[in-house]
Amino acid sequence: MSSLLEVTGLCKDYRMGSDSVQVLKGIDLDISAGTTTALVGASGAGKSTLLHILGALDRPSSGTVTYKGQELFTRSDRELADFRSRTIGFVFQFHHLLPEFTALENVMMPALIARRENHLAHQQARTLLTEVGLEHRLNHRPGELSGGEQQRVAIARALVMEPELLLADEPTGNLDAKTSEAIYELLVKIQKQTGISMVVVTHNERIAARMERVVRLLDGLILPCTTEDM
Ligand SMILES: Nc1ncnc2c1ncn2[C@@H]1O[C@H](COP(=O)(O)OP(=O)(O)OP(=O)(O)O)[C@@H](O)[C@H]1O
Repeated sequence: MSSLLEVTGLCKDYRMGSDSVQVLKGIDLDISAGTTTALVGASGAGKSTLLHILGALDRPSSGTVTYKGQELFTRSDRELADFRSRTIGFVFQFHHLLPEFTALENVMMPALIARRENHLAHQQARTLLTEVGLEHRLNHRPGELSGGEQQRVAIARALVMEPELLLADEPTGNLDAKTSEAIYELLVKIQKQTGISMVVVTHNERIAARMERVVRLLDGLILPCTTEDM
């Protein structure tokens, strides 16, 4: 399998006044194209920090990240923003949907911002919302949708630019167990259909076990044993 992301010696420090806190302490990680990975670990282990760096939302303090062999963080902020919008879809615990727009409009938004033609964006958003089981909720605003439905809209929105990589940070963190299962079923189905690569941060071991690989973080380091080794 070809390598998608290669992380080498990754460290991240945060400055807190005169102190510096090292959150990632030398991460080496290889993520192959077309695979699903769960990132697990105790609260504060550094999962979100690592996911944000993998998604080029934040820069490391040292170390390198390459995407398809090309170094990411030698690029300017503008180049990174362009890379993100072309390559990566994000799903967060809180969906960040725009409350005044309908489900359809929310999903169309990234495509319209990228200047895709209106009718194409419309068609694509409709198809994706149907795919996530919301064809009967196209014109509902987020406030008129359940938590699980809102997260489905967020997933459809993350996919509208046809990303190669989907990064999800506790995507079901505020949903009940049954709804969480359904959302993960949906993510696994989408992955199988599209071959998209997926990295998901979760606290839920049952859900993590549904991913092909489980990477465990402990206090800023990756534990040597992952499911790949078993
Ligand atoms: N901007 C920041 N400034 C200072 N410290 C930060 C910042 N962001 C995160 N941290 C610290 O870095 C550590 C790791 O945070 P991170 O959010 O990556 O952990 P996590 O494993 O995702 O935790 P959780 O499961 O609780 O979300 C925490 O101790 C946190 O307080």
